Amino acid sequence: MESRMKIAVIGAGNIGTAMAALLGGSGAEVTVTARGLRLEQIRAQGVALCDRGTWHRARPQAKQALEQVQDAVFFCVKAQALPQAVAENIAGIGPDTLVIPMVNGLPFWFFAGGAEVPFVDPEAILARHLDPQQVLGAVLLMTVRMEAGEALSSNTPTLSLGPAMGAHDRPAIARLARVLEAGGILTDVTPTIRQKVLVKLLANITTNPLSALLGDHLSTIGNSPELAALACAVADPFRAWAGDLGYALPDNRWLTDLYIDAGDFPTSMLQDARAGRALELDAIARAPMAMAEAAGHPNPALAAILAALDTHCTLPLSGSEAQIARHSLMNTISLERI
Ligand SMILES: NC(=O)C1=CN([C@@H]2O[C@H](COP(=O)(O)OP(=O)(O)OC[C@H]3O[C@@H](n4cnc5c(N)ncnc54)[C@H](OP(=O)(O)O)[C@@H]3O)[C@@H](O)[C@H]2O)C=CC1
Ligand SMILES: CC(C)(CO)C(=O)C(=O)O
Repeated sequence: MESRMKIAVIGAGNIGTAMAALLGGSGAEVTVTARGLRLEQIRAQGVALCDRGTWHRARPQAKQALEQVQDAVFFCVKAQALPQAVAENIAGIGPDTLVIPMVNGLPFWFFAGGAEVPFVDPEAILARHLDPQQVLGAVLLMTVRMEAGEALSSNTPTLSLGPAMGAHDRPAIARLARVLEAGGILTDVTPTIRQKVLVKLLANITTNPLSALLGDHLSTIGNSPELAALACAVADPFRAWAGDLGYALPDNRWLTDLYIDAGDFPTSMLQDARAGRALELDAIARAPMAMAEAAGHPNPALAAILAALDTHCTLPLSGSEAQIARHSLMNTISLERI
């Protein structure tokens, strides 16, 4: 009989809590790592996810850091926390462990064996510790937020997985996909994970920084002609760069429909801005912007949004400050089009 798969989830925020709660029903042996009060809370109460009225509850092992080698480790932290999280949990990563960074943004492994992605692995911790053959890229379509230590989601979790390097149809990857499916996570293993990463990044780069600055939710951005124009002005050079790399990304009509379909949802970056937490700007904005600019596709609209984010201590802006920032951004894109 096959032994139970050992799966770890690093970080018990929105995504980590949702993953751990779902994996509780998968038959795997699940370990979650967390810190401080959150660790105590999980030890006392377990983890819980409410998906449109249906509760998933689990009592995984809870630790501050992994002590035993795992079959698969999901890193559910913000991109800027990934190198440290990998270093702290290196005891859980053996040569055959599948490592799945569940982070938004341009991932460190994107050009595995080729160009280096700037900003995302500044001390080369990921490059030193992880073999690209064991890294699975991941794109998770799920909107999750936390309330009183419990995760709340409003759509069926859908996960695409694909190796950073090497064959996608390996037995260990297929086995992991089966376990995820058993937990209720719709999972596809794809040879085109880079295309999917860039499509997700198109949504994030165009909305996350803008929402963190102005406080707008996704459907508001889609329904406002001005905000949608700003988002599309960010999309255009990013899409042109992706095109140069050989990836065709969906058009602006598709993109604005996506914002509207996502509904009244605050992006994860807006949630961070409201909570006064660090923003995931390096992976989501600065890295792709720098690489696109170096390839001849500067992004003045995104540069203006980032400059505005840098100049304000309290985010998101509100009232007259938000109005002024919005007008100034609109001027940037109309000047650009003259
Ligand atoms: N929320 C969403 O709907 C979506 C989010 N994403 C992406 O998923 C990723 C995770 O996002 P999300 O779950 O929202 O982020 P959160 O900020 O909610 O959760 C991250 C968690 O990781 C913990 N953490 C950080 N470093 C460590 C560490 N070394 N050891 C243990 N725990 C650690 C943090 O703990 P502490 O509080 O102690 O710092 C925090 O609880 C991001 O890249 C995000 O962009 C993707 C799709 C949708
Ligand atoms: C939901 C979505 C796609 C918004 O851009 C997201 O990934 C986020 O909030 O970070």
